[in-house]
Amino acid sequence: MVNTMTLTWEATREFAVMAEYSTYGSVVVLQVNNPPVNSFSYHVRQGLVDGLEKAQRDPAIRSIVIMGKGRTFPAGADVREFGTASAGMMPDLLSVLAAVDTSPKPVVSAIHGTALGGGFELALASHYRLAVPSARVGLPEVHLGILPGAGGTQRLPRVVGVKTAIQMITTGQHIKAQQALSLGLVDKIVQGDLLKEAVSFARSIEGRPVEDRRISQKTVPDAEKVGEVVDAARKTIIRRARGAIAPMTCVQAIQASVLPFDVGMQRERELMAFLMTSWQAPAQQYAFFSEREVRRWSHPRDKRVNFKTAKPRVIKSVGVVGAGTMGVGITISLLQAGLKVVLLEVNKKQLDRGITTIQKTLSQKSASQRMSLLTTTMDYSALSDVDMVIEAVFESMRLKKEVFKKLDSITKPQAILASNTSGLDIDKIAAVTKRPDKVVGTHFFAPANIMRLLENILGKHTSAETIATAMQLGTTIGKVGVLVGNCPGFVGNRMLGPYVTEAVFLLEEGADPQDVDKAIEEFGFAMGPFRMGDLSGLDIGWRGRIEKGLTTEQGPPPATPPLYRRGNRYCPLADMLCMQGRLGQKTGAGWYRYEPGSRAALPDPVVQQMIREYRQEHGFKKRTISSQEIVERCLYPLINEGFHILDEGIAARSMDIDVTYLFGYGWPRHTGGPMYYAEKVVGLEKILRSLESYQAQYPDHHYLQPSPLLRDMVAKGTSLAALGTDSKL
Ligand SMILES: CC/C=C\CC(=O)SCCNC(=O)CCNC(=O)[C@H](O)C(C)(C)COP(=O)(O)OP(=O)(O)OC[C@H]1O[C@@H](n2cnc3c(N)ncnc32)[C@H](O)[C@@H]1OP(=O)(O)O
Repeated sequence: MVNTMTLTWEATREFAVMAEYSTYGSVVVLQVNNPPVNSFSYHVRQGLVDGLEKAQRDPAIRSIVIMGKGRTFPAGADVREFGTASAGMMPDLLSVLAAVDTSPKPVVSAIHGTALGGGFELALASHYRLAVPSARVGLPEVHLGILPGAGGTQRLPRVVGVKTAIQMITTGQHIKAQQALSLGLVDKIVQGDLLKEAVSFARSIEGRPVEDRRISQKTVPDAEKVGEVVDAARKTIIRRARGAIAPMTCVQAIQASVLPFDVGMQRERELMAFLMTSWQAPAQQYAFFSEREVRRWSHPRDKRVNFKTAKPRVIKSVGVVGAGTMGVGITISLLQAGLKVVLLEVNKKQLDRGITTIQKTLSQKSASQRMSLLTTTMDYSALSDVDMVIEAVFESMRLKKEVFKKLDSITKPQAILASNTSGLDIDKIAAVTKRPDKVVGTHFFAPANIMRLLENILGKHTSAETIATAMQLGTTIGKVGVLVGNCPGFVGNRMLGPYVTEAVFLLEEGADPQDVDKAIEEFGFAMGPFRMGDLSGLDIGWRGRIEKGLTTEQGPPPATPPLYRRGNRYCPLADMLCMQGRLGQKTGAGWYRYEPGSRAALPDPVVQQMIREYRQEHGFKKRTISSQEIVERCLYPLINEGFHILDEGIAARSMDIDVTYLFGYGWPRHTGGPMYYAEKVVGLEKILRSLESYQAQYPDHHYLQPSPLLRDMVAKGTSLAALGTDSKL
């Protein structure tokens, strides 16, 4: 513990302010006051220890209540402190919790908001736990690449058993007060004023012995089954973790809870140290903060485009044009957020299908209330009064221009017009309207009601107010909004281009689709490029290539060398599949084959034969390609494109790219995102040298040509953080 004699007055005052001490007769209430989430920074820890000691010294005090001021009970350790000197300063969280556990006077944790991580561990170290009905508790440390290292892996199983503890800790789920009560994690749910109720409860238990209330002194209820439970969990957890080490390490710590408490705590400490010093923990913590940091957006194009100054318009009603998969998903998201929606679809059958899907998807409980917010129509004039329209028609510039012309003439002049395009030029769309300042790209990801990413595209004339409105709408509907500039494919799909292109080149050289997918899935993606292509539909890319003039429905454009388009190397294998009607899962065949009603991708001898013949025809010699080469050849060109994007100012910061990939493309979170991975895990120099070496082998693969920015950064030793604006990271 810190020697209080050495403290300045200022510091002492700060401790007191961060854990306020007040007495209510025989009850002391310690209120943690460290907004926004009352995390356990050093001053909070010290304040709590001081408060507990003071309460022990005062003979008039017979019980202690710990609670949070403002919006929540402590939501855990202060993650920003990790790796800094303050994190190591005593008292650490373990000593705070030991002081609570061993207190001879009963300690009651009174929970509101979210008691998470170290916060919930504090509650578990207390002798009694109360919660308001809206409170949630949980141990989400696994999402930060660590484990509940303040006794959570030892105390939780002593209450709920090893099986439930594994489930809760490895998923990091938050559970509601009522469920916590039924699991025995909370003793009582209190209605009304929490402070009053907690003080009254504390008085009622004064004088009762605390020994049998200490969770640390209990035994694990399903201890004799621990081996069996861990074995059963292992397989699922390893598969779900996709390379992340924290989940299985959490299991190892939980397994030790059947040992005496002190031995288990020692094991927890060792495993925590292992995770804390791994490369994955900082990557996941970076992902956590980046998800929040992208809310502080700005763009180099215009200094008015900045979250600090730009004010959003109020959006109460939204028109959605198109009841296809995207339009329906967007509609569901808007309805779930309580917005009024007018859904327009000119095809009656499609509209009916869309309505059925919306009804089915909205949860039973709120379906009728949500559905009452929905108007459906086949008539554009129904959009005359909405505040914003999101167009979600087929990805064709001609069609989108037609729709925008109509929208411009029908909607009120101040309405914002957004296009859910996945890569078309937003300026060309805006140019057909008389309000280009109110035109913005809002790129949703399928399924739009589930996927968290919203890529918002700033056109040449998009106003700061319009961008602020699109970003605000994203927050309202629970999305992670990222602001990007306008270029073909924007950030996400533009970077996907080199990845998919290089993946197909690997087929020419000897890999099968399943080899590529396996290597990428072992890296941590939920799906490799070929399974993903089959899921999304191969015709989407094919139509895009046809629109760009790279291919035709009948094959290569006339007088085109088979393996080159516009001077660049081109592999037509995907086009060949589409020409055979193999469009992916929806047609039962694509890169793989699918049994009727099944989504399982089965290697298809027909495709293997097609690739073999193609190799023969074009003189490719099959060779064995290692997983490492597959990963590097697919991911390094994707990362390289990220450097081009930064160089051109399409993304303001590398974290905008990382968040795009984490939330829109299934990039494994434990690696932090493509740009973080490149810099902090692999190293920029190594990325550059690998690109150079592959480029020497494949001089006509233009995506392998290193970006000038990457070269420059390696030469100067610049960091990605130094390129960004407004970043705290
Ligand atoms: C020995 C080690 C023992 C234990 C380890 C731990 O306890 S690790 C921490 C475990 N706790 C968590 O993982 C909780 C993380 N936080 C959240 O899940 C959410 O923030 C929360 C608490 C549910 C609140 O969500 P809400 O949407 O209301 O707010 P938001 O997420 O935007 O957060 C507000 C700002 O608070 C910052 N913040 C949140 N949690 C922490 C934290 N644990 N440490 C530091 N900072 C935290 C967050 O970044 C936001 O900051 P801002 O500057 O406003 O972007």
